Amino acid sequence: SPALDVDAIREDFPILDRKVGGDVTVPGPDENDDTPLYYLDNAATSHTPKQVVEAMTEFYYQYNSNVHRGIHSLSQEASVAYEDAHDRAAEFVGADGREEIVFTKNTTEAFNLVAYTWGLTELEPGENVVTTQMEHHASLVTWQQLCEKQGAEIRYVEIDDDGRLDMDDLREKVDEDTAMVSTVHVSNTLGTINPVAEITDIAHEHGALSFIDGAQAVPTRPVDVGEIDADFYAFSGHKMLGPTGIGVLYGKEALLEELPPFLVGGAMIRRVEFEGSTWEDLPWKFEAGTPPIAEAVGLTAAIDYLEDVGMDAIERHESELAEYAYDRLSEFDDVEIYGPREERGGLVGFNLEGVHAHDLSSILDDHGVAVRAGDHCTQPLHDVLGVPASTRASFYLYNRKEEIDELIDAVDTARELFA
Ligand SMILES: Cc1ncc(COP(=O)(O)O)c(CNc2co[nH]c2=O)c1O
Repeated sequence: SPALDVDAIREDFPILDRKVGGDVTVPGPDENDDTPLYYLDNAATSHTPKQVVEAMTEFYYQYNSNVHRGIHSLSQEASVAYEDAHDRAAEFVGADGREEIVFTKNTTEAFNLVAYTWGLTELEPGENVVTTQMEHHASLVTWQQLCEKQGAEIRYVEIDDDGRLDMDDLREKVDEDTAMVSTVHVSNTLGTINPVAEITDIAHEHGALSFIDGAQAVPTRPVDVGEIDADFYAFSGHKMLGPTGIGVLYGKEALLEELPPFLVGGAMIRRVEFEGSTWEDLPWKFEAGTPPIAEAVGLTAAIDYLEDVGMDAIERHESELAEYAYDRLSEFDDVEIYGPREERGGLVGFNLEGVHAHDLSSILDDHGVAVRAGDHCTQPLHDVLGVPASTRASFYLYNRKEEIDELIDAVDTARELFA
C-alpha cells in the first residue's frame, strides 16, 4: 500500500495547527501562543480527527437517547448505533462478533474486569500468573493485587539488554500451575513488539489463559485476535483517534459466557426478583448502567478513519519514524536509548546524561515539542533500566520526520544549556 499522505491527513486535525507557549492555566489557545506545536506524545493519547468529532456532534444533535430499553425512535436509533459499534470493533480486531466485545472505560478497566470475574472465581491458591518486567501498571498492579488476594504467585519474565523479552525465561516460568500469561503486545516504554501468538501458544500448552495488552498495538498495526488466539485482548479508544471514556475488552465467547458479571445494576440483568437476579446475554452482561453511547459512535468513526488510511501503511509509517528518531538520537554520545532499534513500535524512550527527564521535557516544551517524561506507568521497568524516569517521543499517522528534527534540535539546545 502507498505511503501515507500526511499533509492530507493533517488537514483533518485542527489541533495540529495550534501554537503553544502562552498561558497554560486557561484551556485552549491564547494571544501569547507563538510556538508551533510538534505533538510527539501519541502513546499517551492520540488526537481526534474532525470526522470523529462530527460523528459525536451529530449523535448529540440528532439522535441522543438512552439505549437498549426505549421504544421511541431516538432510543432505537441510538441503540442501533451503540450495538453496531460492537460489531465494528469486532471486525476491526478479527473477533467473531459483538458477543466477544465488551465496552469498558479504558484498558485499565478491562484488566480489572477480568481480575474481578475470572480472577476471583478461577485463580486458586498456589497457582501463578506469569507476566513480564515491561508491563504497564494497568495490568501489572491488577495481577499483583489479585495474586495477593488469591494466595497465588506472580512471576515476571525478564528482558534482555536490548529490551526484548527473554523467551527462554518465559518458557522457564510458565508451568503446570500457571493459570494466566499476561503480556503487552507493544511496550509503551521500550517500543518492543512481543511475539504474542507464540506466547499464547506457550500459555495454552500449559493449560493457561493468555491476556494481551493491545493498548499500543491496535492503534498502530493490523491486529487479528483470532490469529493470536488470545483469550482476552484489551485496548483504548483514545489512543486510536477515538474519544476518551471508551475501551474494549475482547474475550472468547465461551469464556465470557462462563464468567460472573463485573459491575451489576441496570441494563445487564434479564430478570430481577427479590429472591435473586439473572443476567443479560453477552456482551450486555458486562455493561452495567448507561454506557458510553457517544463514545461508541466516536469509536466507530475512529475505526472507519483508520481503515480508510490503512493499518499496514500506518504500521510502516510508524516504524519509519521510530527508526529515524532512533538514528538521529544516536548521533548524541550522551543519549541513552531504551529498547531495540529494529522491530519496534512508533516510539523512542531515552535519557540525556545528567539531565532529568522532567527538565529535558520542559525545555522541549519551550520549543513546542510535546513528549512524555516520567515512568510511563512502568515503574518496575524503570527500576530494571536503572533510571527514575525517561523521556518518550511517540509518533502517529499525522507526524513527519521534520518534527523529529525539531525534537533533535531541542535536545541539542538542552545539552548546551545543561553542559
Ligand atoms: C501498554 C499500555 N497498557 C495500558 C495502558 C492504559 O491505558 P488506559 O487505561 O487507556 O489509560 C496504556 C496507556 N499508556 C499511557 C497513558 O499515558 N502514557 C502512557 O504511556 C499503555 O500504554
